[in-house]
Amino acid sequence: MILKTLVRAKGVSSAFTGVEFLFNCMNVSDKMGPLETAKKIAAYKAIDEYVKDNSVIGIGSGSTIIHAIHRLAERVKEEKLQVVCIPTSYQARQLILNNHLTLGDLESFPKLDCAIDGADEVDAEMNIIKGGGGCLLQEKIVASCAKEFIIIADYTKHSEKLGQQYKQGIPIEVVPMAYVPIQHRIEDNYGGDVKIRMAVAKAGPVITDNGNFILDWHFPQDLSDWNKINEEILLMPGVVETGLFIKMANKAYFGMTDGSIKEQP
Ligand SMILES: O=C[C@H](O)[C@H](O)[C@H](O)COP(=O)(O)O
Repeated sequence: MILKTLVRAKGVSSAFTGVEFLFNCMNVSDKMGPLETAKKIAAYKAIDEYVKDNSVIGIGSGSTIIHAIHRLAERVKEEKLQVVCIPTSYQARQLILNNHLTLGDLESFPKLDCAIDGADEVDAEMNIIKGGGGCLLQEKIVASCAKEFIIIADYTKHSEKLGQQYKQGIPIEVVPMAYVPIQHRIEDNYGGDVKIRMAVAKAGPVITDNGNFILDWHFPQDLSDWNKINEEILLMPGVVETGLFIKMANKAYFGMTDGSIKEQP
């Protein structure tokens, strides 16, 4: 349907031309576009640097982690590595299973060697926003169990100050019955605008992997004491977890447009 509309809009006559047009619009051709390439090189670097034989690895969620899983599967097969993967979402679980990797859980493997995950934004002080895809709670639990927490991201995720790059707000996972009081409390205490995240292919709000709602807090740009703000929000009854990952990551790899990888710190 979208394709037909596009074809009509462009006044072209074949669906094939429409496909080409659609791919050009999305900057995705038969080759990988610069954004996807940037994700891939960051993901490959993290897997190559941090995954060792006989290790337990946390597998994050999102689009960048897909590249990491592909590289991990490649290495496990070629080097015959023994690696147990702990998922941070249903998506991660499916990726692990679909790529024939060994699935574990925190009951059997409470101590991880490393967790690798994407990010929505990373500032100069390693304050991180996560949860753009709604997966923050299990991601934070898994990261907290890992000796090292490694972020993989493309060049659009790097900023000096939170909010410079990522415009969707800070995701906050909440118990459904409490979402309106929490919305008011955050707006009253800090300002900004707190919106409940609505589903796209379902009527009503997004329901997380844990059966909760997600609030997206569009915060005022003058806020900066993220450690304190995070702790205060976590104390609000009904808040399950925030998408603020404050100084949890040991390393962030950003794939850049020129094919290089920026490391932080
Ligand atoms: O909820 C989603 C996760 O926190 C992702 O890791 C984050 O949104 C980054 O995802 P992506 O790799 O697609 O940019």
